[in-house]
Amino acid sequence: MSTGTSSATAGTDSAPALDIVGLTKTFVGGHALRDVDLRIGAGEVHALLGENGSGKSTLIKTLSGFHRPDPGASIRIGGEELVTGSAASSYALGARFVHQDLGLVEDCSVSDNLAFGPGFPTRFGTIRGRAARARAARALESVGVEVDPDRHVGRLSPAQKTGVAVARALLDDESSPVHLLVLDEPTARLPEHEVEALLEIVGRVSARGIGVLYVTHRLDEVFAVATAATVLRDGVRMTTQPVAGLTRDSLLHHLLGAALEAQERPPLRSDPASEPALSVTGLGSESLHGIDLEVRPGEVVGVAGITGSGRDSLLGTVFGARHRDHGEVRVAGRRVGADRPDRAMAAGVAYVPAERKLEGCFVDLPARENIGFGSLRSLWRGAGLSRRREHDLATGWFERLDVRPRSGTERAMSTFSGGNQQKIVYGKWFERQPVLFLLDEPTQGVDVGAKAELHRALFEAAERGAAVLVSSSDTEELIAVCDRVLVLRVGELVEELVGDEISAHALTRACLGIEPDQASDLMEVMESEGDPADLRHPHLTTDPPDHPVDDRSDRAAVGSLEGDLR
Ligand SMILES: Nc1ncnc2c1ncn2[C@@H]1O[C@H](COP(=O)(O)OP(=O)(O)OP(=O)(O)O)[C@@H](O)[C@H]1O
Repeated sequence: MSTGTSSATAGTDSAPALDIVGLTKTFVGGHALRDVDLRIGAGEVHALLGENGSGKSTLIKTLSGFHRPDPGASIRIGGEELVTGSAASSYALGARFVHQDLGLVEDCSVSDNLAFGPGFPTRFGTIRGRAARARAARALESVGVEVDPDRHVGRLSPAQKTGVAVARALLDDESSPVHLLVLDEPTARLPEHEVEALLEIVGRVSARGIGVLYVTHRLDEVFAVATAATVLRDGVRMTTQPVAGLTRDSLLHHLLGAALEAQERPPLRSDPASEPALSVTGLGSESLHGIDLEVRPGEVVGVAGITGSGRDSLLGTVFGARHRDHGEVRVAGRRVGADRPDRAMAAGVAYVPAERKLEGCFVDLPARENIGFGSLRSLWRGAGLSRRREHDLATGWFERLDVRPRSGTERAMSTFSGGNQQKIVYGKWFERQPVLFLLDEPTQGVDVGAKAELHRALFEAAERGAAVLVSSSDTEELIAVCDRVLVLRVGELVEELVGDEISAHALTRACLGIEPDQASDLMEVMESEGDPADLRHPHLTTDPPDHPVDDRSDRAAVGSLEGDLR
């Protein structure tokens, strides 16, 4: 189905960077894309949005030659017809991709990373290091990334790493022109204060006449960087519009078929006199130094910190998935030894890691088994597992968390979209009714509607008395869900923000180590740009949209989402 303008780009003489007509892709089990048209002009930044499972990755993978679409589609890149299913054709026509997993070798220098693809310049069989560095420096400069080519990639900030990946993607632009750059959720792993640097890089790329397909779940970025936006829902293109004609509400309506409005965090249920569900004293590791913290039943406590602060290792270390050198961890008063995730689980801890595919699930096994793994004891009947019970359990969580497709409990995890995988991982842990949730980047890659559902499930768990420790690079998320936020810098816990003190200003100031009395400049800049706290946690309403919308999609799915959220 096609609605809205057929192209948001007009008046350009050059061939469009991308011109897709009638793209359909069917997997066993249904359509991932249905008759999608998409046109991106040279130099246009085009945002692609859609709920989890709406078909964004399938579209990208079709462009890269990984998937062969159903017969009848036409895909032109830079005016030339793509040989579908051929990665070589995609590359030759000038399509380049930067995926969420950037594919950089962290232990090697920037310059080496930029040479791995095209090869190192050599003379008489010897690598010319200086020439490699000079080439790397030019490539970095062309996208506005200021890093030393000799620096190890592992020491770069997330935005710098993404910049290096973009520079690598465009490396041979001079010899073989690049027409299209596809960025798949480039800011999903970036802390708030690094997003702007990445958006500047995108601006530079488009200024070179390269069309950019920018996939994101973050609505603010659409307005900051894109000139046009396309929304997919259940594999169908709902609309393509110039961004200038969109509002946040209208975009949400296209995405979900209903408006979103602010939802307050339920009042804190924890009793300050209760025994802590989690008590950590003197925790030390390679990246953490003398961490003391407590989380009480019913509390949602956040952890904030920039790259290198230790934020991304704290929860794994508490759980025992990462090594700790010293310190004590107690769960509901019970000591949990170092490197013993099994003991932590037995004590009632649930851990959702940031690296979902590597650490959070078994990608080749069915969703049913992935959910069942968390509760093997209760599923055991006689001499074996009760498959029927496992099926009922999985079906229950699929309904509760609106995992799509609903009938997919037997499908391998790898066939679910990223957001739906995350929901399945949550289902596994929720079933255990933990006393303590440790959540690393809990809604990374999750769409706005699903995010609201997961947050709501968390609030319910907290109301039932669970303690929650959330580590997130998403400031908006910390503001929306936390009663307190602990701020880490260089491995130490340096500040605590409580209740109304939690704001984007305060979090940025504390994470960067700016003293409150020196923060006026920062405040001025942020006030002029708006505070993400204004975008509090959304939930659905049935308010009519503020504009006419072509909305022939699956209303039943939205209806059930509304039901869940009321
Ligand atoms: N290899 C596969 N086999 C079967 N179904 C698949 C496969 N890959 C994707 N799908 C299905 O196609 C649909 C679209 O998935 P896709 O990954 O493209 O969504 P998405 O919009 O990228 O989601 P997310 O935002 O969560 O990454 C989903 O229903 C998904 O389960």
